[in-house]
Amino acid sequence: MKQNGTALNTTDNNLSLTELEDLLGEQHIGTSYDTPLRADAFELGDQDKIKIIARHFKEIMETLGLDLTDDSLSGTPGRVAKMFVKEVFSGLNPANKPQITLFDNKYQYNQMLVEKNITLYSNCEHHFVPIIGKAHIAYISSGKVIGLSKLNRIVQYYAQRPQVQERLTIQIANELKTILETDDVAVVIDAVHLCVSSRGIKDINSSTVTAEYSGAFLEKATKDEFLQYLR
Ligand SMILES: Nc1nc2c(ncn2[C@@H]2O[C@H](COP(=O)(O)OP(=O)(O)OP(=O)(O)O)[C@@H](O)[C@H]2O)c(=O)[nH]1
Ligand SMILES: [Zn+2]
Repeated sequence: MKQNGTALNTTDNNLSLTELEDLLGEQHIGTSYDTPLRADAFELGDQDKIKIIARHFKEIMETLGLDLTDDSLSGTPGRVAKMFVKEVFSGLNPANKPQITLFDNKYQYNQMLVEKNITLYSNCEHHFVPIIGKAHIAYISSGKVIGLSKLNRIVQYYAQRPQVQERLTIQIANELKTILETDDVAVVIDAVHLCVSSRGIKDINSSTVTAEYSGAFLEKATKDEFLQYLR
């Protein structure tokens, strides 16, 4: 199960508890940048989770006064539960971690590579409403090159959890550092939080920018070059 910088097949949902725990060990569960998970987080399979969430969501809807015998509402609890487990919070399950393709840097490309404007959909862990934005990633190869789409997939995997933007930014950066075996990594996220724009203060103009720089990106010239590409 040792990953050596790569990860599991996204379609592999049948890991044993021990295998999941192995993976979590690699994700440094318990440190501040990790998603707080219960010790029994992986004891239930997806189908059981969907059943339980649907039951509870039905109760929420009924408590709100909705008539679940209505044909437009009756399928909603199951629909929401499936969406939570299989889509918007699927990044809580390490079995869904994207499989990463690495190549040797045979062509000796030694400048930074920037993948910018990566579409980001996440959900705020305080209100469970969407966070919508862009992620920008850069790294300098230490010998390995990553398949471009895998950068987008890593963003998506960590975004598909209940999140705060600060932690999401750090989780993406840490994953890249591990996979690419380098500290020369930068991640910037610019996102709108619907908990700020659609409710509460209802500010539709503000957005939140977070950044994580390490290695060479702590140096002004390298950071400035990266930021220049984002303009
Ligand atoms: N730091 C940080 N805060 C966030 C993020 N997403 C949402 N929040 C904030 O989390 C806070 C939760 O604060 P509370 O005062 O408990 O929640 P609330 O009463 O709904 O607050 P209001 O949104 O001001 O109405 C709010 O200020 C949100 O704007 C995030 O990614 N990072
Ligand atoms: Zn929120």
